Amino acid sequence: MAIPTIAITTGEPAGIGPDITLMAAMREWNARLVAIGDIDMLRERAKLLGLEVQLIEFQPEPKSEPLPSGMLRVLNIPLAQPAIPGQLNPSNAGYVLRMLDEAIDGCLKKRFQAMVTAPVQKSIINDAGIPFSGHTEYLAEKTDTEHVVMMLASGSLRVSLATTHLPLKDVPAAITPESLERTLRILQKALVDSFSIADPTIAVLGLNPHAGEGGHLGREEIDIIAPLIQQLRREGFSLIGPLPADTAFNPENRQRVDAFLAMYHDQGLPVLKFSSFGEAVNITLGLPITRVSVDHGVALDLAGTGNASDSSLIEAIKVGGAACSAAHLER
Ligand SMILES: NC(=O)C1=CN([C@@H]2O[C@H](COP(=O)(O)OP(=O)(O)OC[C@H]3O[C@@H](n4cnc5c(N)ncnc54)[C@H](O)[C@@H]3O)[C@@H](O)[C@H]2O)C=CC1
Ligand SMILES: NCC(=O)COP(=O)(O)O
Repeated sequence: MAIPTIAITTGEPAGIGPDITLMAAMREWNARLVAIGDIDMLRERAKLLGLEVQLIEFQPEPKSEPLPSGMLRVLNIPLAQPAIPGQLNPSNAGYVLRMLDEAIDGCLKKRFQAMVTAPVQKSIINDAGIPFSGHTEYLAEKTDTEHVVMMLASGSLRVSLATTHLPLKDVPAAITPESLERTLRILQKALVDSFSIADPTIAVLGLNPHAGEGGHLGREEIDIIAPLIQQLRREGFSLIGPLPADTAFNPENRQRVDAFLAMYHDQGLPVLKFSSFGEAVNITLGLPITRVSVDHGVALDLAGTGNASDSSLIEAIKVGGAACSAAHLER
């Protein structure tokens, strides 16, 4: 397998994305890491953190070797305004999206074999007048992908979402048979192809308390979720559910289930973050490119302090690299 080139978008410049990217550069990698961001801002941040990282402007050089620890290639994108750690500035929203566009373009053109994303502050991009729900939705749109699935994974616990960044009041209407079916097909394929699980068991959670309590606490389980489970079981999918969400993650299920499908963001992710915050990664399934991300947000309170952990980013880079090897094996 050729050594992969992995782009790392450094995310919200007032957050910890630049910090953890620089910290990751202090390690040896069997990959060419290319940080995307403002090289002067990264130099300043490295100085603030006391990290001796030599930053080198990225030139596309397919045969180059990975750099030793303490050196990092940077695809330079200038900030609109200087970044102050901990202080959001809507003027830099366009900068944040340009980094993503560069990484997506590089992946589509195969200059990069994977993109790893440091966190962005979704609200400040919207405050700048640019509608933005999250990387997941942005990547789907920019790669013309109709349907993608967010999965957070840590060790053997994998939690996927049927809906992503939606106000809670909009969730029930978004759970349609069509959308749920697409989600389950993408999830099943990813577990087989990318996680090498021959016959994965997927636990599908209900939407309502007690999975609807036989229709007395909501009908989505009876009208939508259960019939789809039956239909896909007939095709050979190993599905269990709809499970009441409060007990779905009990030890017995965690043993036998390869992935849980939660109906909405805060039904599934608190469980995963409670069990393994800092060790998990966020993978976008169904894209034509490989995208892996950290399991945390911008942590404005920690930017520039040296107290942020780079553990999830390290894991994301490893998973991104491994995905490149798996894709290579499939060819
Ligand atoms: N992939 C992404 O771009 C993500 C972006 N976000 C965005 O981040 C912003 C802030 O979200 P919050 O809910 O406050 O979550 P957060 O993850 O930024 O912070 C929650 C708590 O965890 C701590 N924390 C986070 N990352 C850490 C790290 N690497 N090391 C040590 N401690 C860490 C923070 O200091 C804070 O106390 C929001 O705008 C949200 O949209 C949130 C999750 C993912
Ligand atoms: N809580 C996970 C999250 O919000 C990440 O979203 P995305 O920016 O990766 O789409």
